Amino acid sequence: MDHNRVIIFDTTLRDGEQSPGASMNLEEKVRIALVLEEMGVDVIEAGFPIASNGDFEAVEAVAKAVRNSVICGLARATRGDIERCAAAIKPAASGRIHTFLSTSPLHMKYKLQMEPEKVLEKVAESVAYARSLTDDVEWSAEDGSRTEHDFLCRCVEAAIKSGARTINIPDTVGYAVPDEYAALIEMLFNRVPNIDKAVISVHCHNDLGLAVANSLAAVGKGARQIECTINGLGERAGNAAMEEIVMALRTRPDRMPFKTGIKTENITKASRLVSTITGFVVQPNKAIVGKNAFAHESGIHQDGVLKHAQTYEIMTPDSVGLHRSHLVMGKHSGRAAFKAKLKELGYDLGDNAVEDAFNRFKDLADRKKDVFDEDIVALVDDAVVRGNDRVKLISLEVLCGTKHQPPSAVLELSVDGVTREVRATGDGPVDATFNAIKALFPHEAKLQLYQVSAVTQGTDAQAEVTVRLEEDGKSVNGQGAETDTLVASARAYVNALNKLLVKRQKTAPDAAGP
Ligand SMILES: CC(=O)SCCNC(=O)CCNC(=O)[C@H](O)C(C)(C)COP(=O)(O)OP(=O)(O)OC[C@H]1O[C@@H](n2cnc3c(N)ncnc32)[C@H](O)[C@@H]1OP(=O)(O)O
Ligand SMILES: CC(C)C(=O)C(=O)O
Ligand SMILES: [Mg+2]
Repeated sequence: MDHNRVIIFDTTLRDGEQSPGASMNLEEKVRIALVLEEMGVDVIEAGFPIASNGDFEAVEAVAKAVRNSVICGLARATRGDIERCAAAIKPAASGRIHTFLSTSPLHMKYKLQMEPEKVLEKVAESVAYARSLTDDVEWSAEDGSRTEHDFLCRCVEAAIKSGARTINIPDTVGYAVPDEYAALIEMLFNRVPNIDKAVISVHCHNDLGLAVANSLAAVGKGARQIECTINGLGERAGNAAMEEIVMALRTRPDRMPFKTGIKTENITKASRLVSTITGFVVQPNKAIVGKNAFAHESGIHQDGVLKHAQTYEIMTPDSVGLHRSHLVMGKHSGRAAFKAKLKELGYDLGDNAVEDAFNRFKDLADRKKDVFDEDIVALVDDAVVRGNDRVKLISLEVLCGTKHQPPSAVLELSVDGVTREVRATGDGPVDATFNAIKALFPHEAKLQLYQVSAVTQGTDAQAEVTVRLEEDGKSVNGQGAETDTLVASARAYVNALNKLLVKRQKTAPDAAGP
């Protein structure tokens, strides 16, 4: 491989999913994995197979669906974890076992309660066992950035000797700063005798906002794999954001002459999909994928951009797949323009789905003056997340305001094809709506999050609602988008309920009823 090629290892489906509340179901993981494959991600870490049957099945399903990226699963340094991981990645065209063990004094003493020599022994043993099950093995020194150098060198040497092809040095708690982290990588290249037999990887967390800077600094010293996530999703403050790493490398080859295989034009689509599925809204000023990343509001900037875009734009919106479209959509648009628009936005839908989306688009255009690209994305994503739902929203009427106290909702739901109606009251219109859903479909799940954001500007903008429900320690996110915030709220709640039913079906097949 080209010496300057950097391997992109995406862990949105594993470390990204460790963000509290970002759990994804099997279908959602497969959808994201296919988009990652399409964008040219080299390695997709699809999950932690020992964690649950659901995680095992999701890794296995991703391994079956994806052909052009390596599919990786995580495993602790135990035979059980490694065997489960090997079984989950078995259907992959190329599979990888990623096994890890903490090496810092703090983690070894308090978390693992193991002496360093025992840890070293386990590193060699676990990597060798993983290698007996597959050729492609990655070993991570958890909390590597806080590990004593001599000990880290011994562990890395032992892991390579036992057959690891990739050695990852995580900054697990986001403690490192760029020059220190770069020096750590350089130190390993200088001191570990067999280092040339492995690819050195970095995995940085963003607790101090330095994950991307640390990753790039390490690449400057010889690391050739970066572990990252879409939108920087991940444990606590998240992981290094893939879109920032890839665009930094693409935009500044003069300072960082390294290449990735990422088709950057797919970045916006991947970011929106991950945001829709997890319910984690991207902050407007987020680099590369925030709503404002390419927006110019102030007069002097607008003047400059109109005269010559590069005055204030260091990347083109097109380069990240953000198109300034020539197709303006409205109530007079027909199917041909709509299909062309869907294609432009990166959707490849079957005829029935296109017809369904077109009808919803026409409905929306009747209610909303300007239909923006973001509206169409929200509308299509909204239809896709509904899939084969058992519970469907048929109608909703809400009475609220100063003259209608307490607010009340009349709601019609279809459950397994049977439609029923109920009236319920609540502290507010949303509460009344959710109470009506609970009356028709009784359940114990607790509402953990209710979040509304506007898809575009204006009072006629579509509301995008996320509802998170929790039951028996498991949480699911539901989404809904509509110009009517209450209808969007009901759709989001019903969507979350449907996901909960799928989850229940998997854990206790006989108990999936209301
Ligand atoms: C830095 C990271 O991101 S690491 C990945 C973190 N991700 C996750 O933890 C998500 C999935 N995790 C899970 O579902 C569960 O924690 C499981 C299934 C892995 C384990 O569950 P449990 O058996 O109940 O163990 P629990 O979570 O309470 O504790 C973890 C155990 O693993 C041990 N452990 C932690 N890391 C490792 C490792 N790399 N190798 C071997 N053992 C390890 C801990 O010392 C602890 O052991 P102990 O129970 O003997 O004290
Ligand atoms: C499991 C490892 C790679 C990890 O996620 C970390 O150390 O942050
Ligand atoms: Mg991590």
